[in-house]
Amino acid sequence: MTKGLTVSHLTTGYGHKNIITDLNLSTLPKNKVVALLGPNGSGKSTLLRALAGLNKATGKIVYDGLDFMQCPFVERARRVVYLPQSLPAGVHLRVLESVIVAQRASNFQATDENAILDVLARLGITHLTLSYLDELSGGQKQLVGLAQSLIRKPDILLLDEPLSALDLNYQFHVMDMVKKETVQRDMVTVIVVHDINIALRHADYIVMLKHGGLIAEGIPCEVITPENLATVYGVQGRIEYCSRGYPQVLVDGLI
Ligand SMILES: Nc1ncnc2c1ncn2[C@@H]1O[C@H](COP(=O)(O)OP(=O)(O)OP(=O)(O)O)[C@@H](O)[C@H]1O
Repeated sequence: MTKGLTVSHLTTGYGHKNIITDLNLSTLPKNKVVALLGPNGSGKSTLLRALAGLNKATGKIVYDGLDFMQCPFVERARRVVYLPQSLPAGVHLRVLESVIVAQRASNFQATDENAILDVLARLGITHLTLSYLDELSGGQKQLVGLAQSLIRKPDILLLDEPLSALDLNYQFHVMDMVKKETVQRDMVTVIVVHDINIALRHADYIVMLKHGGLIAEGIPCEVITPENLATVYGVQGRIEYCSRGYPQVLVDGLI
């Protein structure tokens, strides 16, 4: 039995329009953070939504021998959490209430306030516990969305641009936390990011898409190459190592 999430011959889209056709990925491993990269409109959100069962799809999505295409939606929803790019607007709930709702919705768990306060503390947002969702900044909402996702204790965590509104400190903090949670909970985590250097620094594995097709997958230094940057983003980039030994992408310009 494969240890992780396997995607084969996946076709998905909207209405009659296919965005992704016959996509095959190697097994996305447990305990690892997978960064999903690609230009705007390349199908990253569409892929995450298909993995979560929110878009119609054909093909096979198998997790530890369980075929998601065949299993009841409730079972799949219990195992897979998808955090969209933004939370629904106009929800007048306190942060604590919204995380309680997420916790109770998952597996019909009883409210465990200590676990909720713990996740808020680990995300550094204890001070927002009693704030209203619709009065938060964009970055604060993203952190609450993460709290709602983590409290559900999924097997597969799908995060769609969770860093886009976060400051530098929180970007690092969240990536460190997501990595720790991924290992501790033995999860498969797939995270969409646009910042190549974040992916290079924090991801264990990278999947790179363009026009709904797979360009490359593998460990970061094998996927983030000048050739792939040129193919996927149309930029002239190079990988340099900083004085502390971390690889970084420098972009010299457009091709
Ligand atoms: N609800 C929808 N109905 C029809 N087409 C859609 C819908 N959502 C997305 N698309 C189309 O699917 C394609 C892929 O969009 P998707 O949102 O998956 O891209 P993405 O890689 O996540 O982009 P971004 O980085 O800009 O968020 C785009 O051409 C987009 O126009």
